[in-house]
This record gives sequence, structure tokens and C-alpha cells, in this order.
Amino acid sequence: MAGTGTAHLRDRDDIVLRVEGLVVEFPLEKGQKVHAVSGISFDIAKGETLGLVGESGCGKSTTGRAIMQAPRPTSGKIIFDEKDLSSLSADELRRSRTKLQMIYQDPISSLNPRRRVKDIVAEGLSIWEGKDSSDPRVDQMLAEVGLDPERAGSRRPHEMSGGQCQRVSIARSLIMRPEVLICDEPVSALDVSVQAQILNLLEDLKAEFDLTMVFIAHDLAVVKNISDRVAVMYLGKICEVAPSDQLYAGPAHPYTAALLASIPEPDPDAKHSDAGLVGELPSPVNPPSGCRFRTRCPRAADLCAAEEPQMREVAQGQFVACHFPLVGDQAPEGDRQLASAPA
Ligand SMILES: Nc1ncnc2c1ncn2[C@@H]1O[C@H](COP(=O)(O)OP(=O)(O)OP(=O)(O)O)[C@@H](O)[C@H]1O
Repeated sequence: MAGTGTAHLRDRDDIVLRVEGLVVEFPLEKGQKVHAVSGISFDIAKGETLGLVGESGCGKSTTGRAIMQAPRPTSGKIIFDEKDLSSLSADELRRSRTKLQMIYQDPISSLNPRRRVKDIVAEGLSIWEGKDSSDPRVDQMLAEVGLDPERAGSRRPHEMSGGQCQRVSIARSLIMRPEVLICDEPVSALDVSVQAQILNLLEDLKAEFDLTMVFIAHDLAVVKNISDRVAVMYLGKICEVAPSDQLYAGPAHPYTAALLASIPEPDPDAKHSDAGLVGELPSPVNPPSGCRFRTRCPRAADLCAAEEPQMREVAQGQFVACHFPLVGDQAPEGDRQLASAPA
């Protein structure tokens, strides 16, 4: 499948969520637009956790939100439950949303400050089944996320810690028994001591509730243990997708290598590049031609400015969009002509 932009979409019969050619643009004044997500494709099999990583501003949250259809994609398909969510009416979409839930980075502001925890957790039951917080599933769900229903149930979000609020937000998302949970940086706003607790909780709940997950993070270290596969995003594009162990042991894209090199205490056995990440993320209003990473890439050559690299498989299950990957059939050094003025 080399040479196609969607090589990492797999022919499996257990694919739960498939994103095809997703584009999200935000219009600005004077006809300009933010190219937040520029044609990305990936799929997730049942029970799988896909980590979605990249620097701040590369389009991770927009991808998560566009899967939920808020905002609606500019183009592309989100196939879930055999339907393209992008083509559903608002009413049809609401029904799908019970099976597709998202939790957010800032748990406190994502919860209604005026409502009691039990009522927040009961929201789905109240909308879809006309039930209220006296339904036994509310207390059960609070206990599942490690909160005492008696003590925590009548509090309001501002009376709780960030970690407790994230537990409430997880309970609210899971009460309708979704198939897919999109976690948008669920631990980055929390104290380091609490982060591991929430990650462990998500792993336990994933097994118990038979969940399929997208786990968004800006830090490769956070997604390492929780992800089966990892997709790396750079400036609105996916530059590499690989099984987690493979990606950490031998990154194929120079950007993945740079992200790994910037983790404070990398695995001493991993074959990491020496190159950390230099320079700023270019503006998504005017992204570089060709490969979007070329302006910061130590391996950039003229070809990288002239031609956008297509996604191709360089090792079993490891797909990379790079003209000169670190793994696989990279061109010999002598064949590369370094770009003189990347811009
Ligand atoms: N509603 C919006 N209007 C205009 N631009 C937006 C909007 N939402 C996001 N963007 C821009 O789209 C780009 C991608 O943003 P996004 O939040 O998806 O990135 P991210 O990788 O999730 O970063 P972070 O980790 O900081 O949330 C950024 O340049 C951002 O400023």
C-alpha cells in the first residue's frame, strides 16, 4: 500500500472507528484560514487504545472534537457504527453520541458548577431514559470511579479536587456505556501525583467496560503504557503510526525521534535519535510546502520542500510519511541534497 496517504487504515472486521481524510479548517478574516487538521486517516479496532500525540497546536484536540462533530469537519468521514457521522442530522448525531463519549483536559470547567455530582453523572440517564440521580446506576458508577457516593454525590465541582472532578467526568461519560471514549489530555491539568491514579483508573475501566479509546496527549511519555498503537501528529497531519513498543524502540519519523529525545528520562535501551526538537511550530495558517516538518527537520532535503511525503509502511504495522525515514528503505546519505533555505 506504499504511496497512499491512508496506508494505515487496516482491513479488519473489528474496526470500531474509522477516520478518513479528515480536514478541519477555521476561517479567519481576509479569506485566510487555520489549517488545524489537514487530511488525516486512522482507524481503531475494538478494545484498542490509540494514542494521539504531538506538540500543542498540532490539531489533536480538534481531531477529537471533530470526531464528536463539534466542530463539524470541513471534509472527510468519521465512520462509527457503520454510519458516517459527518452526514448525520443533529438529532441522529445525538443518538450516536451515547456510544461515543469524550472527556476533557480541564475537568472542573467541563462540569456544570451549579449541579451536584450525582445529577451531573445522571445527565445521560435523564436525557435518554427519563431517570434521575436516584437511579442505582449513579451510585454504582461513582463507586466504579473511586468516589464515595454518599460523601461525593451531593457536592458541587468547585468543592472537589481536579482529580476528583476528572473521576466525575469519567463517570458521567461511562454511565451510558459508550463503545468509544475519547480522552483529550485527561491528566495534563492534574498534579503529577494524581496523574498515575487517573491513568490507572482509565486502564481498569477500559477493561471492565470493554472500551475502545483515543488517548490524546502532548507527551509521548504519558501515552506509552496506555496505548496499543500511537499516531504522531505534526501541524495538522499524521506523520507516523505504529504499535506502541515499536514506535518507542525505533521511531521512523524524525519528528517522533525528536519528541522521544525530549522526554526527560528516556528508556536507556531505546534506539533514540540524538536530535531534540528545535524551533517553533510554524503557523497553521501558512503551513510549509511539501513536508510540514521540513523547516525543523535535521534530515530535510530539497525533495522535502517540493513534494509531500505519502504514508508508507516501513516495518510491520509501522507507517511513516517521510522521504528519509529513520527506519526502512531510507535513501543513502549521498543521494540527499540538503535544503538550503527551508521556509
Ligand atoms: N475555534 C477555533 N478557531 C480558530 N482556530 C482554532 C480553533 N480551535 C483550534 N484552533 C487552532 O487550530 C490549531 C490546532 O488546535 P488544537 O487545539 O486542535 O491543537 P492541539 O494539538 O490539541 O493543542 P493543545 O494541546 O494546545 O490543545 C491551533 O493553531 C489552534 O489555535
